[in-house]
Amino acid sequence: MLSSGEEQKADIPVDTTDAVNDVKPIARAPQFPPPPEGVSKSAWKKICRKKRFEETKAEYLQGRKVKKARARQVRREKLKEYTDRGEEIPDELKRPPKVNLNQKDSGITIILDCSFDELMHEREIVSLSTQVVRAYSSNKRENNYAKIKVTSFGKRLKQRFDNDLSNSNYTNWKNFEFCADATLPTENAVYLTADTDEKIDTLEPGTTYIVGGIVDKNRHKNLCLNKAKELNIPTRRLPIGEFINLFGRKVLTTSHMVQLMLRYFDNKDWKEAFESVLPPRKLETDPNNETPEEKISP
Ligand SMILES: C[S@@+](CC[C@H](N)C(=O)[O-])C[C@H]1O[C@@H](n2cnc3c(N)ncnc32)[C@H](O)[C@@H]1O
Repeated sequence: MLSSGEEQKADIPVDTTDAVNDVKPIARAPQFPPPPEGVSKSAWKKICRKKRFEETKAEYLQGRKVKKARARQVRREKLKEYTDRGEEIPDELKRPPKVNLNQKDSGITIILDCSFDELMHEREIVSLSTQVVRAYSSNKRENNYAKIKVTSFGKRLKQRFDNDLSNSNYTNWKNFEFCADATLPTENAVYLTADTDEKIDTLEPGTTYIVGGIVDKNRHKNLCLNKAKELNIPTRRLPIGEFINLFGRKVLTTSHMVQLMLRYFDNKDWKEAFESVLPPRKLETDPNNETPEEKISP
């Protein structure tokens, strides 16, 4: 099982805006010096980034710790205000139980394709590991669970789990399998990607949904689309624009993808799933209460 620290990390985030406003942002890093002779630009960038990460790691971790402590404090204070007034705690402040004993099997399998290790910066590997922990946490908490498999599990992601997250006991997680094998199924499988025009309408039990296990700030557009095409795996995007308006790009994180798919099985309702899983700052509220499709139709 996860340690209480890791469980905390996997918790559904509360609105911490007020709490973090006064945390000093880390200054923008200066440009890298020119590469020494014989070292390619990209290899040099990698070396510099790694060095910079090591140099700022302690500061970054400390900043994160402070932010989290403040967020916890703000939440405690908000809860206290409600209890002091004798009012019921609103849903958005409640944390769902860590384990849902009434779960049903959704019947789907989710693969997190983690074969993109070398395309990520050190911090992105850390972020991906946190997302894997979140995916596990969602899979324990949601009303419906899936069989989740992390493929191509190796290199820095595995090191991160073996070294920094060793107390998560990840090898024993229920309904969660880690394997070094890179093979992806081609039968009854769909590779989900924001880069295709074809949308997915329903999630079907018996199908394997593949999600890219990568944090790339969209540096590698079409990465998963091209991989799926090469492997002859059909691709689909989530029907985001059909149900909600999103601020910014329609590319979601790996952990949100998992949570959305599980939440979809509550009522097989995408709109409800999007609205309940995606952070409010991503959702554009529509004053006319029309769906985006109604808005653009003549
Ligand atoms: C942070 S994104 C990675 C983006 C990456 N550049 C790519 O080529 O997919 C993580 C993964 O979530 C899934 N994903 C994100 N947004 C999606 C969307 N709107 N529809 C379907 N899948 C999506 C994809 O599987 C994607 O690989």
